Amino acid sequence: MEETISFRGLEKKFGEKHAVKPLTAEWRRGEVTALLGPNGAGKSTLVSMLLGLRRPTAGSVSAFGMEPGSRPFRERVGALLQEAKPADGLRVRETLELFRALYPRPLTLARLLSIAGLEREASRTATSLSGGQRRRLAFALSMAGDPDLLVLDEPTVGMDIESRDRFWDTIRALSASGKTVLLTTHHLEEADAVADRVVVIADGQVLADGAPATLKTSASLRSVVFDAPEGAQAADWSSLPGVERVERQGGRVRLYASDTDAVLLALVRGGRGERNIEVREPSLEEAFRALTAKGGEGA
Ligand SMILES: Nc1ncnc2c1ncn2[C@@H]1O[C@H](COP(=O)(O)OP(=O)(O)OP(=O)(O)O)[C@@H](O)[C@H]1O
Repeated sequence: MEETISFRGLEKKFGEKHAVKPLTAEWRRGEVTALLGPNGAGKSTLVSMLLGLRRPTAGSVSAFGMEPGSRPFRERVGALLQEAKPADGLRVRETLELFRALYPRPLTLARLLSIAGLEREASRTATSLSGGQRRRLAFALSMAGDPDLLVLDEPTVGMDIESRDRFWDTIRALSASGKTVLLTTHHLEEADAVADRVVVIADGQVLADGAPATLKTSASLRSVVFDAPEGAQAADWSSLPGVERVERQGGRVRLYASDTDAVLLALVRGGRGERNIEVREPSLEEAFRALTAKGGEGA
């Protein structure tokens, strides 16, 4: 498969501050990657180096074998940055046409209006749009040249649920047609549902890089949840095989364990009368919390 992005020892310092610590990684065609991390982790700095907007302190970036910033690079890469603002005075249609004119094989105006979900707003001035509508317009602008690689910094900020659903549907369709997408987001559930690959970064350092399912099970524990029988105490479960943590909320108890099958068996054999037993996979949010808490300890 064709390699799209390649980072080699990529690093960025602002004075003494290491915004991105040396990073080597590659991305293949069609991958959707969510870059996750707390505020100030280094996500935007990484994205801006990928786009050629910031120069690395050391190391290199290439996309499709080209250095960022050149014209052929820009023809294949679409970008949406956090601070994207519409041009004053232009209508939605004119703004899209202006961007279309920059590319040799742009998407049609109708397609871009549909991506933005702004068909009915085509004649409005872009500055009169709501915050979420502006974000949708900015996303459509990043798609104007029908890019092979899309780099999106917090694309869903300000979007309502319906707009976010539409956005993620578009991302799924793009990936299915072989486009590569790298995006940052704070919506972990959505990232989990759509991304093939999740990269967790904190304090400029990559803490985890892999498929969401792998990351979840390696960073956090499965749990067994049930309704506690009358009069039972946390100590009744903390000594069960493999139980690492017991949490109780009202009548509901949650046991975290590496081997949830063994816990289930022990519950059934124990005969204490636990009801409505469920086994839960860790969520991406739990994995993210576990990873970034560990990263914080190490820092
Ligand atoms: N121009 C700059 N000068 C000095 N420090 C900077 C500059 N830009 C970013 N930084 C610092 O580099 C670190 C990484 O910032 P960055 O904006 O990349 O984080 P982020 O992960 O995108 O955060 P957020 O989720 O808040 O957008 C932060 O400590 C930030 O203060």
